[in-house]
Parts: sequence; C-alpha cells; structure tokens
Amino acid sequence: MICSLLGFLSLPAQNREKKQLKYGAQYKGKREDAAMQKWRSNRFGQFIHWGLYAIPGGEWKGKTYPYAAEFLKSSAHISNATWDSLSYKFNPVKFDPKAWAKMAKNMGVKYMTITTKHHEGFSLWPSKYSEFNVANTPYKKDIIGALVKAYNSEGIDVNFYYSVLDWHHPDWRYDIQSKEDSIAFSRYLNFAQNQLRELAENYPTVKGFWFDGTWDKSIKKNGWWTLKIEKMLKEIRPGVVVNSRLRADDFGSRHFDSNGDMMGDYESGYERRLPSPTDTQVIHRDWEACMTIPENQWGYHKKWDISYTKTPFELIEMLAQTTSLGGNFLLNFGPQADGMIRTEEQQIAETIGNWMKINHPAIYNGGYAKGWQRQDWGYFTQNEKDKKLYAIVFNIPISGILKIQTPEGVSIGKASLLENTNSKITIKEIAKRQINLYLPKQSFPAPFVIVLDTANENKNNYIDAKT
Ligand SMILES: C[C@@H]1O/C(=N\OC(=O)Nc2ccccc2)[C@@H](O)[C@H](O)[C@@H]1O
Repeated sequence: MICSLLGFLSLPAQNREKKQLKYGAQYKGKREDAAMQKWRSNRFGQFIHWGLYAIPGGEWKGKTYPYAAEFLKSSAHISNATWDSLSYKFNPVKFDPKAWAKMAKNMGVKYMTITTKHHEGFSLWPSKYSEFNVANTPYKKDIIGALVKAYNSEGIDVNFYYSVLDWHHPDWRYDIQSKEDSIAFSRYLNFAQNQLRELAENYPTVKGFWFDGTWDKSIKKNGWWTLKIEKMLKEIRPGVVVNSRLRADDFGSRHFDSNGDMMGDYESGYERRLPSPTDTQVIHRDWEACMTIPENQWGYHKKWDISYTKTPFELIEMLAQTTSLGGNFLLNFGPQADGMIRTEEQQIAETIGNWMKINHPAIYNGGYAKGWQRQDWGYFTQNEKDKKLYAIVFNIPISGILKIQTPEGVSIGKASLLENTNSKITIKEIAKRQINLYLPKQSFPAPFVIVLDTANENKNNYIDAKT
C-alpha cells in the first residue's frame, strides 16, 4: 500500500484521481457559520501553557536545560514517578484568573487557548478519568473552570488545547507493533475520548479544541479515531472549532488528507513560523500561527533570556502579517508555578495592548486585501465589517513616500492616520495604478496605521508602452 501511495502522491495533485477516503476532509472551502466567522474575526489570541513543568522551569538538580521547558522531563531524562511527584508541589497560591483575564483584555486578545493537558498527562481540571489532575494537588481547585469563567466575563472566547500524546498514561503507545500495543492503545483512545467528552460537556462555553501531540505512528494508524473525535465534539458543542492538527486520514496523512484537502476547520501547522508575506496560497483556507516570545519556550523557563526574546514591535508585525494573509495569531504565555505571569510577559502584553487600543480596526475582522500588492513598508488588511482598507506601516522609506499599486479600476480617494483622522495624507497618482502617499513630517515612534478610502474608477489617463 505504501508504494502505491508514494506513487500516487508523486503525481501532481491535479492529475491524481481522487481517492475514496472514509476519514478524510469532511467538507471543502471555509466554514461560513456564525461560530467560525466569530473565530475568524477574533484574529488575535492568547495561548497559555501551564502545567507541572512550570515548577522546575527548565532547571533540574542544579542544571539549566536550554530546551523547551515543557519538555524538561525528556530533556533531563526524568522518570515518570519522579516527574509525577511534582503534582504534590503544585500549589499556585498567587493564581488570580481575573487578573490574567484583565491582562489579556488589555492586551487586546479576543480568544484564549489553555493547555488542559499537555504531553506530561497532568489535567488542569478535576477529571474523573485520571487521578493525575489538579484535584489531587495541594491547590485542589479547578483551574480550567476558573479561567473559563474569568475570560468569558471579559468577553474573551476560550478554546481548549489537548495533547493526545500522553507520557503519563500507561496505555499510550508511540507505535502499534503488537497485539498488546493495539489492545493497550485502544484503551488509551477510549480514555482520551472520555476526557474530551468531559471537557466539552462540563465547560459548555468552550469555543474550540486545539489538538496537539498527534504526529506519532500510533495516531496516524488510527485516523478513524480522529474523525470520530471531531464528530463527537461537534455533536456535543455545535459550532465548536477544531484544528487540522487533530486529524489523520485513512492513509495516515495529517492536516491535509491524501487528496490534498484540509481536515478540521483551520490549518494549524504554522508553529513559531509564518507563511511568507506573499504566500497567498494560505488565503484560501482558515489558518492560525502560534508563536512563542522566546525562541522556543512554551512553558515557563526560569531563565527568560536563555534565548532571544521577541520585542513587542516584532510581535505586532507578526500579528499584522498574519492578519494580512487572513490568519489568526496566537501568542503564547507561560505562567509561573506560583500563578503569576512573569514581569517580562506583562510588559510585552501592555505594549501590544497600547498599540491595539488605537489600531485594532486594522486587525479585528481584518483579512486579505485582494489585489493590493504587498509593499516593503508594511501590510494591507481589509476589514470585512467596516469595508475599509488599512495600511499597517513598519518600515518608513527614506523618501517619506509610501508607494502603492492599486488593483485594476480602483483608486484611493482619501488617506489619513488612524490615530488622527484629521491628519490629511497627500495622495498623488504618478502612473497607471501607481500611487504615492506623502507621510506628514512627524516622528513615528511605533508602527502606525493609515486608513484608505478607496473608490472604483475607470478613467484612464495613461497609455501603456508598446514594446
Ligand atoms: C504548541 C506546541 O506544540 C507542540 N509541538 O508541536 C509540534 O511538534 N508540531 C509539529 C510537529 C511535527 C511537525 C510540525 C509541527 C508541543 O510539543 C509544544 O510543547 C507546544 O505545545
């Protein structure tokens, strides 16, 4: 079967006759129901990675490990028994879900995705399917329930991250190589299904499920289960949004089935990376990029500067670039074991929030501006609610002139700074579909947004050269 699949996949997609799939994509194109439209309009989200890994914070027996802090168990070769005993120390006495939600609100996120259970297998809610959960710690209380309540009270949608990969559960298998593996792993899949049903039923305002830890052969060989889970969650919570990373098809193809069709409701393969600003392939589907502030730390690491940490302006540019290509941007925070958000992350959140307070019209409900050529100075976004066109500027040319190429038959009537709509920006048409915007003589200490009023126009003052 593998060689026939390799042969099949080596053909150009358009030349392959479609394979009959039982567990492939369930629909084509974008969902247009209200729940998906809300997901899409949110654009900016907060990822939160919190678990037992926050306790050691990347350090073990006096040694600092530079790898992802949430992977310390494997980086430091720690046994299950030793790692699991961290649960007896889990007691975030300073945890204030309302403070977290207020910080998120001020940062300008419209949704939040929380790790209900990461690879370590520790559940942040009192699951009846596993003793390895927050109820059996000194803290005892339901963290997921408290966060859902606090974030929803701030008008922020909550999604659940769930790692199918589970280092703790005795029935987890990386591959199925024996009858025993198969029997154990089916027990595991039932366990995971029960936990997911529990999450969907116990937290009825959940808006999405963000699956992870599905890259191993054991899942690829059980594509049927991934579809069963997607269907179950959508039956319990109609409208709920599920990422492509959950899904494997009949042949183990992930994210996209063996016919090249995306599975799940949005592509979640952009992790710590973005598509190129000119990669317009992505605009044909919903997608999300998830991003760490350090180079690669999702959980809390005691040494903030163990790697490069992105500046607020770099993160704002990633948000702008993502929005300009019709994607969502999910920025990660790794809370401390005591329940506090580290100072560095709070300061970044505040700077981004100050920018969003003025410039959010270019982001919320924002998306790909068809026909507007990407320019070196920044990004265009089209707001599908106010129908306005926004130019988000990061790199002012020495000339002080922003060059724009307009789509055929479209001109720019007016341009002004979003933060000061009385500031008129001079516009000059210099050739066919070529516009100069002359920036006002002032300093621009931060990325800024220009609102462009466009108009359809068919006057043609220019003659194309004959060559
Ligand atoms: C969001 C991140 O997701 C992860 N891993 O994602 C991947 O490894 N993704 C992946 C795997 C293979 C190919 C491409 C992406 C986790 O291991 C990490 O701790 C964090 O939760």
